Amino acid sequence: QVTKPKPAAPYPPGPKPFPVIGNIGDLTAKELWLVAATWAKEYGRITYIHVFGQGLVFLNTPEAAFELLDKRGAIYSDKPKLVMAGELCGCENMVAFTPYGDTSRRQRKLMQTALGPSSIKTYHPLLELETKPFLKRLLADPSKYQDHIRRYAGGLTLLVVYGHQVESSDDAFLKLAEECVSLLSNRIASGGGIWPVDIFPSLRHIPDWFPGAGFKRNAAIWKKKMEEFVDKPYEFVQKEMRKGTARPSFVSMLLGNETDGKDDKTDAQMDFDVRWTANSMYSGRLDPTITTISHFVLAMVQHPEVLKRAQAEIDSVTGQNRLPACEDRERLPYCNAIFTETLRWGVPVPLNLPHRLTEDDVYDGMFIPKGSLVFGNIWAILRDEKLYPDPHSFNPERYLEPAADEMAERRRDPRPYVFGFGRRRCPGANLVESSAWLLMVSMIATLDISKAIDEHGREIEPEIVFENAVFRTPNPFQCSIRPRSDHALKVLMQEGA
Ligand code: HEM
Repeated sequence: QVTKPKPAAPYPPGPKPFPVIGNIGDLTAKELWLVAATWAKEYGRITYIHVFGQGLVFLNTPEAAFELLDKRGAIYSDKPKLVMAGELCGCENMVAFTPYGDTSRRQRKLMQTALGPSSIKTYHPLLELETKPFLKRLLADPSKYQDHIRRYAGGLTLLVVYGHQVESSDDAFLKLAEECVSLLSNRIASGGGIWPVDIFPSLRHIPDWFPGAGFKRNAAIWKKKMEEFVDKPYEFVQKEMRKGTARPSFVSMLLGNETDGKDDKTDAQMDFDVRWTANSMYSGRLDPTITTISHFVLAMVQHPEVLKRAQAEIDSVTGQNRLPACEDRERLPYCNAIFTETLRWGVPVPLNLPHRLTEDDVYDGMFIPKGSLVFGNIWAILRDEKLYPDPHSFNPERYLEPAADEMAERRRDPRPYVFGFGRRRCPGANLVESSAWLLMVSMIATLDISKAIDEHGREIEPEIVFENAVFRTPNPFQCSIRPRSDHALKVLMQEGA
């Protein structure tokens, strides 16, 4: 969309664009957050660039992000209309793609029901139950640690959302879901999800057989898969409910509660909302969870002293006779600091997900045109040395030292930034607090995580490569994951499941 500059107020600063094509040369598919951080240093709280007239805005400080994405949320909460991902690949009703309006509000309300603090407490026993099989699978084949995290998060989500118990890695729903999440993040949304057809929507009309129309042929195949991903597990719950054998789950609870005595229109709307919201909980969960736990593993590999201190803290609470549980949290301040620092240091979604501005706006004397895509620069905020001295170091101690005052204490907590902003803020934040935390402390309690050793007995430095454009997921790196001791292994094996 081409927007005309308003002469009254200047655009926010940014690298100089070329005529027509704008800043296309400044964009990179890999680690764009590093480039955006250099802009933040050069231009301050806000950066503006454009590509073929499409404005892209980066908000580089907490103040700018809160002021626009939160306080002015009424006009900063829409989503870009992505022709490829949305219309052609059939993802347009996933929560992260839904335009701001009645549907997105209804979807988020449903998520709030499933993922609000009081619901999360009811999942605690389930989380504790699923942790043990995860640790056993991890120890059986540690080199595939990312696959095990994927399987853990996927299996748990199928259970909580659809009441489907995954018995093995060959489970049909699990495989379908993994295939689709991988399609979504590695193909459909690779390169930030922007395809030529998103910039030139008329390309959607070129015939499928036309040279260069490969994207349309792919989209048709991917759309079919995505539809199966949305429909099959949902229809499974409906069938189980008709038979009276459905396990309690997000879907069965909502369908059971809400459809009684309503008219057909309400039922159809509920059916649509629950179907897509359930699917979004799966799609939204996987990548950031894998990313967060991978950064935790990396931090432990690089900081053996942190792991040792955390193990001692857990031992003092559990007496080494059991695995840690959710209710131990208050007695584990050092482990809590590791968790907080992992969220900050890992920055799983470094440039947030884009919000679309629906009205022209002026911020601090700068003009931001309607239709701009607005990115919260989470990376720049969490690497700001004024907020976090020595920001590139993994240092849990930073949260244990008293802050100058209450305001400073609040400002150094990464949570208000790491999960995004305003009316599109991550609905899974409460779940992460329980499930990722429990996974980390259980790993600390039972495992030694360190550098891998080569055939000459030398330590191998992990090689860290980022390829995903949206999530800061390190590619699997070499490391050693072993039982911490025979005793720890015995406790794990004794604990049933
Ligand atoms: C450490 C783990 C996680 C991190 C760091 C994270 C981060 C984020 C961020 C930055 C956004 C964009 C927010 C915005 O646009 O302002 C987001 C959106 C979203 N997240 Fe998460 N997330 C995590 C885990 C989860 C989990 C466990 C779920 C589901 C159970 C989930 C579901 C979603 C959904 C559905 C959206 C789209 C919300 C919308 O557009 O309205 N996320 N997340």
